[in-house]
Amino acid sequence: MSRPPRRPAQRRPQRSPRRAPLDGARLTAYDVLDGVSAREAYANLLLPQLLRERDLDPRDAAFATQLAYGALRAQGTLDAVLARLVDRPLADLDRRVLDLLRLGAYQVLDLRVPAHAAVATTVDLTRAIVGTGASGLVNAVLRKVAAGGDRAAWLERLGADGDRRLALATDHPEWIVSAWREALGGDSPAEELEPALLADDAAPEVHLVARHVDRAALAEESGGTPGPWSPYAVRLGGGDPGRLPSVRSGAAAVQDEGSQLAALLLARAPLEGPDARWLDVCAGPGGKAGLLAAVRPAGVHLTAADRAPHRAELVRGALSGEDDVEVVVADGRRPPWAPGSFDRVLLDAPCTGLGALRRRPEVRWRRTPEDVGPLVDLQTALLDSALSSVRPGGVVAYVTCSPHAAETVAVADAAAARDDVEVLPVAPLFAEVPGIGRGPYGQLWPHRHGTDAMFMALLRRTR
Ligand SMILES: C[S@@+](CC[C@H](N)C(=O)[O-])C[C@H]1O[C@@H](n2cnc3c(N)ncnc32)[C@H](O)[C@@H]1O
Repeated sequence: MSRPPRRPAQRRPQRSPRRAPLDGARLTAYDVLDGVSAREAYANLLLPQLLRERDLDPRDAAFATQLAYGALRAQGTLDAVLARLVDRPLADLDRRVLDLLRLGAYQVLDLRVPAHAAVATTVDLTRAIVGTGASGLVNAVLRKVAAGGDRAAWLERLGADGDRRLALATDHPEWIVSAWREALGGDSPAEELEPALLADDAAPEVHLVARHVDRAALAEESGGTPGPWSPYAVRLGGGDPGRLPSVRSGAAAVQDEGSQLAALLLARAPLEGPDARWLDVCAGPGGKAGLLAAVRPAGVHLTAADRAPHRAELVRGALSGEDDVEVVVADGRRPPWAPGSFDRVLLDAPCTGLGALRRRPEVRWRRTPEDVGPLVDLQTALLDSALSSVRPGGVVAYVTCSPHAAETVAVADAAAARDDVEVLPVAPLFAEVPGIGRGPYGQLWPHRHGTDAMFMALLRRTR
Protein backbone atom coordinates (compact mmCIF):
# COMPACT_ATOMS: atom_id res chain seq x y z
CA MET A 1 0.00 0.00 0.00
CA SER A 2 1.42 3.38 -0.95
CA ARG A 3 1.96 5.89 1.82
CA PRO A 4 -0.28 8.93 1.79
CA PRO A 5 1.45 11.95 0.23
CA ARG A 6 3.35 14.04 2.78
CA ARG A 7 2.15 17.52 3.37
CA PRO A 8 4.63 20.19 2.31
CA ALA A 9 7.08 21.06 5.06
CA GLN A 10 5.72 23.85 7.19
CA ARG A 11 7.32 26.09 9.78
CA ARG A 12 4.33 25.81 12.00
CA PRO A 13 4.71 23.63 15.08
CA GLN A 14 2.74 20.37 15.10
CA ARG A 15 0.31 19.46 17.80
CA SER A 16 -0.50 15.98 18.94
CA PRO A 17 -2.16 14.06 16.02
CA ARG A 18 -5.31 13.57 18.09
CA ARG A 19 -5.98 17.31 18.20
CA ALA A 20 -7.47 19.62 15.61
CA PRO A 21 -4.89 21.56 13.57
CA LEU A 22 -3.76 24.90 15.00
CA ASP A 23 -5.76 27.95 14.05
CA GLY A 24 -3.88 29.45 11.08
CA ALA A 25 -4.93 33.05 11.69
CA ARG A 26 -3.95 32.99 15.36
CA LEU A 27 -0.68 31.19 14.67
CA THR A 28 0.20 33.77 12.02
CA ALA A 29 -0.62 36.61 14.40
CA TYR A 30 1.54 34.98 17.08
CA ASP A 31 4.43 34.63 14.62
CA VAL A 32 4.22 38.37 13.89
CA LEU A 33 4.32 39.20 17.61
CA ASP A 34 7.22 36.79 18.01
CA GLY A 35 9.14 38.36 15.09
CA VAL A 36 8.63 41.82 16.56
CA SER A 37 9.72 40.89 20.09
CA ALA A 38 12.49 38.43 19.22
CA ARG A 39 14.06 40.00 16.13
CA GLU A 40 12.79 43.58 16.08
CA ALA A 41 10.93 42.73 12.85
CA TYR A 42 8.60 45.32 11.34
CA ALA A 43 5.05 43.99 11.50
CA ASN A 44 4.01 45.77 8.30
CA LEU A 45 6.72 43.84 6.41
CA LEU A 46 6.55 40.49 8.23
CA LEU A 47 2.78 40.03 8.18
CA PRO A 48 2.33 40.37 4.38
CA GLN A 49 5.23 37.95 3.89
CA LEU A 50 3.64 35.35 6.19
CA LEU A 51 0.23 35.80 4.57
CA ARG A 52 1.77 35.16 1.14
CA GLU A 53 3.69 32.09 2.31
CA ARG A 54 0.74 30.55 4.15
CA ASP A 55 -1.94 31.24 1.64
CA LEU A 56 -4.64 31.91 4.26
CA ASP A 57 -8.15 32.43 2.94
CA PRO A 58 -9.25 36.10 2.92
CA ARG A 59 -11.27 35.82 6.14
CA ASP A 60 -8.40 34.24 8.06
CA ALA A 61 -5.94 36.75 6.57
CA ALA A 62 -8.14 39.62 7.72
CA PHE A 63 -8.45 38.09 11.20
CA ALA A 64 -4.69 37.50 11.43
CA THR A 65 -4.12 41.15 10.47
CA GLN A 66 -6.59 42.42 13.03
CA LEU A 67 -5.09 40.23 15.74
CA ALA A 68 -1.45 41.00 15.02
CA TYR A 69 -1.78 44.75 14.50
CA GLY A 70 -4.34 45.14 17.27
CA ALA A 71 -2.32 43.23 19.87
CA LEU A 72 0.83 45.16 18.94
CA ARG A 73 -0.91 48.53 19.23
CA ALA A 74 -2.61 47.59 22.50
CA GLN A 75 0.55 46.24 24.11
CA GLY A 76 0.67 48.91 26.84
CA THR A 77 -2.90 48.25 27.96
CA LEU A 78 -2.55 44.49 27.68
CA ASP A 79 0.61 44.55 29.79
CA ALA A 80 -1.02 46.76 32.41
CA VAL A 81 -3.81 44.18 32.76
CA LEU A 82 -1.48 41.18 32.69
CA ALA A 83 0.82 42.75 35.27
CA ARG A 84 -2.12 42.70 37.71
CA LEU A 85 -2.60 38.98 37.22
CA VAL A 86 0.86 37.48 36.91
CA ASP A 87 2.79 36.91 40.14
CA ARG A 88 6.14 38.13 38.79
CA PRO A 89 7.41 41.00 36.64
CA LEU A 90 6.29 40.48 33.02
CA ALA A 91 9.93 40.88 31.96
CA ASP A 92 10.71 37.65 33.85
CA LEU A 93 8.23 35.61 31.79
CA ASP A 94 9.34 33.50 28.84
CA ARG A 95 9.06 36.00 25.97
CA ARG A 96 6.88 33.58 23.99
CA VAL A 97 4.49 33.15 26.91
CA LEU A 98 4.15 36.93 27.23
CA ASP A 99 3.34 37.24 23.51
CA LEU A 100 0.75 34.46 23.81
CA LEU A 101 -0.83 36.14 26.84
CA ARG A 102 -1.01 39.42 24.90
CA LEU A 103 -2.63 37.68 21.96
CA GLY A 104 -5.24 35.99 24.16
CA ALA A 105 -5.90 39.06 26.30
CA TYR A 106 -6.37 41.26 23.22
CA GLN A 107 -9.14 38.97 21.96
CA VAL A 108 -10.88 39.11 25.32
CA LEU A 109 -10.47 42.85 25.92
CA ASP A 110 -10.94 44.37 22.48
CA LEU A 111 -12.59 41.82 20.16
CA ARG A 112 -15.91 40.13 20.43
CA VAL A 113 -14.28 36.73 20.59
CA PRO A 114 -16.13 34.61 23.16
CA ALA A 115 -13.86 34.20 26.17
CA HIS A 116 -13.87 30.40 26.04
CA ALA A 117 -12.68 30.45 22.41
CA ALA A 118 -9.97 33.04 23.07
CA VAL A 119 -8.69 31.09 26.07
CA ALA A 120 -8.89 27.61 24.48
CA THR A 121 -7.17 28.60 21.22
CA THR A 122 -4.39 30.43 23.07
CA VAL A 123 -3.86 27.46 25.40
CA ASP A 124 -3.61 25.21 22.31
CA LEU A 125 -1.01 27.52 20.77
CA THR A 126 0.94 27.65 24.02
CA ARG A 127 1.03 23.88 24.30
CA ALA A 128 2.35 23.59 20.74
CA ILE A 129 4.83 26.46 20.85
CA VAL A 130 6.14 26.46 24.43
CA GLY A 131 4.95 23.24 26.04
CA THR A 132 2.32 21.84 28.37
CA GLY A 133 3.88 23.40 31.49
CA ALA A 134 3.30 26.94 30.26
CA SER A 135 -0.24 26.23 29.08
CA GLY A 136 -1.48 26.02 32.69
CA LEU A 137 -0.27 29.53 33.45
CA VAL A 138 -1.77 30.90 30.22
CA ASN A 139 -5.09 29.21 30.95
CA ALA A 140 -5.26 30.58 34.50
CA VAL A 141 -4.27 34.14 33.60
CA LEU A 142 -6.56 34.44 30.58
CA ARG A 143 -9.51 33.16 32.58
CA LYS A 144 -8.89 35.96 35.06
CA VAL A 145 -8.62 38.48 32.23
CA ALA A 146 -11.99 37.29 30.94
CA ALA A 147 -13.54 37.38 34.40
CA GLY A 148 -12.59 41.07 34.61
CA GLY A 149 -14.64 42.01 31.53
CA ASP A 150 -13.72 44.06 28.47
CA ARG A 151 -11.30 46.97 28.07
CA ALA A 152 -13.70 49.53 29.55
CA ALA A 153 -14.20 47.40 32.65
CA TRP A 154 -10.47 46.87 33.02
CA LEU A 155 -9.73 50.59 32.63
CA GLU A 156 -12.05 51.18 35.58
CA ARG A 157 -10.30 48.49 37.59
CA LEU A 158 -6.85 49.84 36.77
CA GLY A 159 -8.04 53.15 38.20
CA ALA A 160 -5.89 55.30 35.94
CA ASP A 161 -6.58 58.97 35.40
CA GLY A 162 -5.14 61.91 33.44
CA ASP A 163 -2.56 61.04 30.80
CA ARG A 164 -2.26 57.49 32.11
CA ARG A 165 -5.95 56.89 31.39
CA LEU A 166 -5.66 58.42 27.93
CA ALA A 167 -2.58 56.33 27.24
CA LEU A 168 -4.38 53.11 28.21
CA ALA A 169 -7.59 54.05 26.40
CA THR A 170 -5.88 55.00 23.12
CA ASP A 171 -2.91 52.61 23.00
CA HIS A 172 -0.15 55.18 23.30
CA PRO A 173 2.78 55.50 25.68
CA GLU A 174 2.33 58.42 28.06
CA TRP A 175 5.21 60.45 26.63
CA ILE A 176 3.51 60.39 23.21
CA VAL A 177 0.22 61.51 24.77
CA SER A 178 2.09 64.51 26.21
CA ALA A 179 3.78 65.24 22.88
CA TRP A 180 0.43 65.22 21.04
CA ARG A 181 -1.19 67.43 23.67
CA GLU A 182 1.60 69.98 23.28
CA ALA A 183 1.38 69.81 19.50
CA LEU A 184 -2.39 70.28 19.45
CA GLY A 185 -1.65 73.46 21.32
CA GLY A 186 -3.49 76.19 23.12
CA ASP A 187 -5.92 77.01 20.34
CA SER A 188 -7.33 73.49 20.36
CA PRO A 189 -9.89 72.38 22.90
CA ALA A 190 -8.64 69.76 25.33
CA GLU A 191 -11.39 67.42 24.07
CA GLU A 192 -9.52 67.16 20.77
CA LEU A 193 -6.70 65.13 22.27
CA GLU A 194 -8.58 61.86 22.74
CA PRO A 195 -10.14 61.83 19.24
CA ALA A 196 -6.71 62.67 17.82
CA LEU A 197 -5.07 59.76 19.62
CA LEU A 198 -7.91 57.40 18.72
CA ALA A 199 -7.59 58.37 15.05
CA ASP A 200 -3.88 57.66 15.35
CA ASP A 201 -4.79 54.19 16.62
CA ALA A 202 -7.14 53.28 13.76
CA ALA A 203 -6.05 51.41 10.64
CA PRO A 204 -5.39 54.02 7.92
CA GLU A 205 -7.28 54.15 4.63
CA VAL A 206 -5.18 53.51 1.53
CA HIS A 207 -4.59 56.66 -0.53
CA LEU A 208 -3.38 56.72 -4.12
CA VAL A 209 -1.63 59.52 -5.94
CA ALA A 210 -2.42 60.07 -9.61
CA ARG A 211 0.97 61.05 -11.00
CA HIS A 212 0.60 60.43 -14.70
CA VAL A 213 -3.04 59.44 -14.96
CA ASP A 214 -6.15 61.54 -14.74
CA ARG A 215 -7.47 61.47 -11.18
CA ALA A 216 -11.07 60.79 -12.24
CA ALA A 217 -9.86 57.87 -14.35
CA LEU A 218 -7.87 56.51 -11.42
CA ALA A 219 -10.91 56.82 -9.14
CA GLU A 220 -12.95 54.86 -11.66
CA GLU A 221 -10.25 52.23 -12.17
CA SER A 222 -9.79 51.71 -8.41
CA GLY A 223 -13.38 52.16 -7.26
CA GLY A 224 -12.10 54.87 -4.92
CA THR A 225 -13.20 58.44 -4.34
CA PRO A 226 -11.28 61.67 -4.96
CA GLY A 227 -9.40 62.80 -1.86
CA PRO A 228 -10.69 66.02 -0.29
CA TRP A 229 -7.40 67.96 -0.19
CA SER A 230 -4.86 66.97 -2.82
CA PRO A 231 -5.97 67.31 -6.46
CA TYR A 232 -4.03 64.10 -7.14
CA ALA A 233 -5.46 61.94 -4.33
CA VAL A 234 -7.85 59.01 -4.53
CA ARG A 235 -8.99 57.32 -1.33
CA LEU A 236 -9.65 53.59 -1.53
CA GLY A 237 -12.38 51.74 0.34
CA GLY A 238 -10.54 48.42 0.08
CA GLY A 239 -8.86 46.05 -2.33
CA ASP A 240 -5.23 45.50 -3.22
CA PRO A 241 -3.79 48.62 -4.89
CA GLY A 242 -0.85 46.58 -6.19
CA ARG A 243 -3.23 44.93 -8.68
CA LEU A 244 -4.29 48.19 -10.35
CA PRO A 245 -2.86 48.68 -13.85
CA SER A 246 -2.05 52.35 -13.14
CA VAL A 247 -0.10 51.40 -10.03
CA ARG A 248 1.70 48.59 -11.84
CA SER A 249 2.73 50.93 -14.64
CA GLY A 250 3.93 53.66 -12.22
CA ALA A 251 1.34 56.18 -13.42
CA ALA A 252 -0.11 56.07 -9.90
CA ALA A 253 1.25 55.01 -6.53
CA VAL A 254 0.21 54.49 -2.94
CA GLN A 255 0.83 57.72 -1.00
CA ASP A 256 -0.87 59.26 2.03
CA GLU A 257 -2.74 62.42 1.06
CA GLY A 258 -0.78 64.33 3.72
CA SER A 259 2.50 63.39 2.04
CA GLN A 260 1.05 64.65 -1.23
CA LEU A 261 0.31 68.03 0.36
CA ALA A 262 3.86 68.18 1.73
CA ALA A 263 5.29 67.78 -1.78
CA LEU A 264 2.74 70.25 -3.18
CA LEU A 265 3.81 72.80 -0.57
CA LEU A 266 7.21 73.02 -2.24
CA ALA A 267 5.70 73.23 -5.72
CA ARG A 268 3.17 75.92 -4.69
CA ALA A 269 5.59 78.16 -2.77
CA PRO A 270 5.71 81.68 -4.23
CA LEU A 271 9.06 82.31 -5.88
CA GLU A 272 10.55 85.22 -7.78
CA GLY A 273 13.32 84.82 -10.32
CA PRO A 274 14.61 81.62 -11.88
CA ASP A 275 12.76 78.39 -11.12
CA ALA A 276 14.59 75.57 -12.88
CA ARG A 277 16.45 73.55 -10.26
CA TRP A 278 14.63 71.57 -7.55
CA LEU A 279 16.19 69.33 -4.89
CA ASP A 280 14.64 66.65 -2.67
CA VAL A 281 17.42 66.22 -0.15
CA CYS A 282 16.09 63.21 1.85
CA ALA A 283 14.24 61.50 -0.95
CA GLY A 284 14.19 57.78 -0.11
CA PRO A 285 12.10 55.82 -0.95
CA GLY A 286 10.89 58.44 -3.42
CA GLY A 287 7.20 59.08 -2.72
CA LYS A 288 7.41 62.87 -2.66
CA ALA A 289 10.11 62.99 -5.34
CA GLY A 290 7.74 61.02 -7.59
CA LEU A 291 4.99 63.60 -7.17
CA LEU A 292 7.41 66.54 -7.56
CA ALA A 293 8.65 65.02 -10.82
CA ALA A 294 5.07 64.71 -12.06
CA VAL A 295 3.88 68.23 -11.15
CA ARG A 296 6.99 70.33 -11.92
CA PRO A 297 6.70 72.75 -14.81
CA ALA A 298 8.48 71.86 -18.05
CA GLY A 299 12.18 72.64 -17.92
CA VAL A 300 12.64 72.02 -14.20
CA HIS A 301 15.51 69.66 -13.35
CA LEU A 302 14.91 67.53 -10.23
CA THR A 303 17.78 66.23 -8.11
CA ALA A 304 16.83 63.59 -5.53
CA ALA A 305 19.35 62.64 -2.86
CA ASP A 306 19.53 60.16 -0.01
CA ARG A 307 22.39 59.18 2.26
CA ALA A 308 21.52 55.47 2.16
CA PRO A 309 22.46 53.77 -1.14
CA HIS A 310 19.58 51.28 -0.93
CA ARG A 311 17.10 54.12 -0.34
CA ALA A 312 18.56 56.01 -3.32
CA GLU A 313 18.00 52.86 -5.36
CA LEU A 314 14.30 52.94 -4.39
CA VAL A 315 14.16 56.57 -5.51
CA ARG A 316 15.60 55.53 -8.88
CA GLY A 317 12.72 53.06 -9.17
CA ALA A 318 10.15 55.69 -8.22
CA LEU A 319 11.56 58.11 -10.81
CA SER A 320 12.09 55.61 -13.61
CA GLY A 321 10.51 56.91 -16.77
CA GLU A 322 10.92 60.57 -15.71
CA ASP A 323 13.10 62.85 -17.85
CA ASP A 324 15.47 65.41 -16.45
CA VAL A 325 15.93 63.82 -13.04
CA GLU A 326 19.07 62.79 -11.25
CA VAL A 327 19.45 60.57 -8.17
CA VAL A 328 22.52 60.95 -6.00
CA VAL A 329 23.78 59.22 -2.87
CA ALA A 330 24.74 62.12 -0.63
CA ASP A 331 24.74 63.21 2.99
CA GLY A 332 22.60 66.33 3.05
CA ARG A 333 24.78 67.81 5.82
CA ARG A 334 27.90 67.70 3.63
CA PRO A 335 26.44 67.86 0.13
CA PRO A 336 28.46 67.51 -3.05
CA TRP A 337 26.62 70.40 -4.75
CA ALA A 338 27.73 74.05 -4.48
CA PRO A 339 25.94 76.46 -2.10
CA GLY A 340 23.03 78.26 -3.75
CA SER A 341 22.60 75.58 -6.44
CA PHE A 342 18.81 75.22 -6.17
CA ASP A 343 15.65 77.33 -6.44
CA ARG A 344 13.46 75.02 -4.34
CA VAL A 345 14.51 72.40 -1.79
CA LEU A 346 12.35 69.83 -0.02
CA LEU A 347 13.75 68.57 3.28
CA ASP A 348 11.52 65.67 4.41
CA ALA A 349 13.68 65.00 7.41
CA PRO A 350 14.28 61.76 9.30
CA CYS A 351 12.10 61.98 12.44
CA THR A 352 10.48 59.92 15.19
CA GLY A 353 7.54 59.14 12.90
CA LEU A 354 5.07 59.89 15.71
CA GLY A 355 2.63 61.18 13.09
CA ALA A 356 2.57 57.92 11.14
CA LEU A 357 2.11 55.45 13.99
CA ARG A 358 -1.09 54.19 12.35
CA ARG A 359 1.06 52.44 9.76
CA ARG A 360 3.57 50.78 12.06
CA PRO A 361 1.73 49.32 15.02
CA GLU A 362 4.76 48.37 17.14
CA VAL A 363 6.77 51.56 16.61
CA ARG A 364 5.00 53.46 19.42
CA TRP A 365 6.50 50.99 21.91
CA ARG A 366 9.96 51.04 20.33
CA ARG A 367 10.45 54.76 20.24
CA THR A 368 11.59 56.48 23.43
CA PRO A 369 11.88 60.15 24.44
CA GLU A 370 15.66 59.69 24.18
CA ASP A 371 15.29 59.28 20.39
CA VAL A 372 14.17 62.87 19.97
CA GLY A 373 17.38 64.76 20.85
CA PRO A 374 19.73 63.11 18.30
CA LEU A 375 17.05 63.46 15.60
CA VAL A 376 16.66 67.17 16.37
CA ASP A 377 20.44 67.61 15.98
CA LEU A 378 20.28 65.86 12.60
CA GLN A 379 17.20 67.84 11.47
CA THR A 380 18.84 71.12 12.50
CA ALA A 381 22.03 70.33 10.60
CA LEU A 382 20.09 69.19 7.51
CA LEU A 383 17.90 72.30 7.54
CA ASP A 384 20.91 74.57 7.91
CA SER A 385 22.52 72.88 4.93
CA ALA A 386 19.26 72.93 2.91
CA LEU A 387 19.05 76.71 3.42
CA SER A 388 22.61 77.02 2.15
CA SER A 389 21.70 74.91 -0.88
CA VAL A 390 19.08 77.39 -2.15
CA ARG A 391 19.98 80.62 -3.89
CA PRO A 392 19.03 83.93 -2.27
CA GLY A 393 15.27 84.19 -2.80
CA GLY A 394 14.92 80.40 -2.99
CA VAL A 395 12.58 78.39 -0.76
CA VAL A 396 12.99 75.39 1.53
CA ALA A 397 10.05 73.24 2.64
CA TYR A 398 10.85 71.54 5.96
CA VAL A 399 8.62 68.53 6.57
CA THR A 400 8.35 65.80 9.21
CA CYS A 401 5.85 62.97 9.71
CA SER A 402 5.71 63.90 13.37
CA PRO A 403 3.88 66.62 15.28
CA HIS A 404 6.40 66.56 18.20
CA ALA A 405 7.19 70.20 19.04
CA ALA A 406 10.95 69.64 19.35
CA GLU A 407 11.39 68.31 15.83
CA THR A 408 8.87 70.60 14.16
CA VAL A 409 8.18 74.13 15.42
CA ALA A 410 11.43 74.33 17.42
CA VAL A 411 13.62 73.31 14.47
CA ALA A 412 11.81 75.69 12.09
CA ASP A 413 11.87 78.56 14.63
CA ALA A 414 15.61 78.11 15.15
CA ALA A 415 16.22 78.28 11.38
CA ALA A 416 13.91 81.28 11.08
CA ALA A 417 16.07 83.10 13.62
CA ARG A 418 18.87 83.26 11.02
CA ASP A 419 19.15 86.79 9.68
CA ASP A 420 19.00 85.55 6.08
CA VAL A 421 15.75 83.54 6.50
CA GLU A 422 12.07 84.50 6.51
CA VAL A 423 9.03 82.33 7.20
CA LEU A 424 6.31 82.05 4.55
CA PRO A 425 2.90 81.15 6.02
CA VAL A 426 1.65 77.73 4.97
CA ALA A 427 -2.13 78.04 5.47
CA PRO A 428 -2.74 80.54 2.59
CA LEU A 429 -1.27 78.00 0.16
CA PHE A 430 -3.88 75.47 1.27
CA ALA A 431 -7.00 77.60 1.55
CA GLU A 432 -9.10 74.51 0.83
CA VAL A 433 -7.73 72.64 3.88
CA PRO A 434 -9.39 73.81 7.12
CA GLY A 435 -7.51 73.67 10.39
CA ILE A 436 -4.09 73.29 8.79
CA GLY A 437 -2.39 76.29 10.44
CA ARG A 438 0.00 75.80 13.34
CA GLY A 439 1.12 79.40 13.76
CA PRO A 440 2.82 80.24 10.47
CA TYR A 441 3.48 76.57 9.87
CA GLY A 442 1.21 73.74 8.70
CA GLN A 443 0.07 70.67 10.60
CA LEU A 444 -2.15 67.88 9.34
CA TRP A 445 -3.93 65.53 11.74
CA PRO A 446 -5.56 62.10 11.31
CA HIS A 447 -8.72 63.17 13.18
CA ARG A 448 -9.08 66.46 11.27
CA HIS A 449 -7.84 65.54 7.82
CA GLY A 450 -7.75 61.74 7.63
CA THR A 451 -4.02 61.92 6.91
CA ASP A 452 -0.82 61.22 8.79
CA ALA A 453 0.17 64.00 11.21
CA MET A 454 2.57 65.79 8.84
CA PHE A 455 4.26 69.02 9.84
CA MET A 456 5.26 71.59 7.20
CA ALA A 457 7.25 74.80 7.33
CA LEU A 458 8.18 77.05 4.42
CA LEU A 459 11.31 79.17 4.67
CA ARG A 460 12.77 81.63 2.22
CA ARG A 461 16.44 82.54 2.09
CA THR A 462 16.48 86.32 1.79
CA ARG A 463 20.11 86.91 0.78
C1 LIG B 1 11.31 60.63 6.07
S1 LIG B 1 12.33 59.76 4.99
C2 LIG B 1 12.00 60.56 3.47
C3 LIG B 1 10.76 60.06 2.79
C4 LIG B 1 10.65 60.53 1.34
N1 LIG B 1 10.74 61.95 1.21
C5 LIG B 1 9.39 60.05 0.64
O1 LIG B 1 8.43 60.78 0.52
O2 LIG B 1 9.38 58.89 0.20
C6 LIG B 1 13.91 60.36 5.40
C7 LIG B 1 15.04 59.88 4.51
O3 LIG B 1 16.20 60.63 4.89
C8 LIG B 1 17.33 59.83 4.65
N2 LIG B 1 18.45 60.44 5.41
C9 LIG B 1 18.75 60.31 6.71
N3 LIG B 1 19.83 61.06 7.02
C10 LIG B 1 20.21 61.68 5.88
C11 LIG B 1 21.26 62.58 5.55
N4 LIG B 1 22.14 62.98 6.47
N5 LIG B 1 21.36 63.01 4.28
C12 LIG B 1 20.47 62.59 3.32
N6 LIG B 1 19.48 61.72 3.58
C13 LIG B 1 19.34 61.29 4.84
C14 LIG B 1 16.90 58.46 5.11
O4 LIG B 1 17.70 57.48 4.50
C15 LIG B 1 15.44 58.43 4.65
O5 LIG B 1 15.36 57.81 3.39
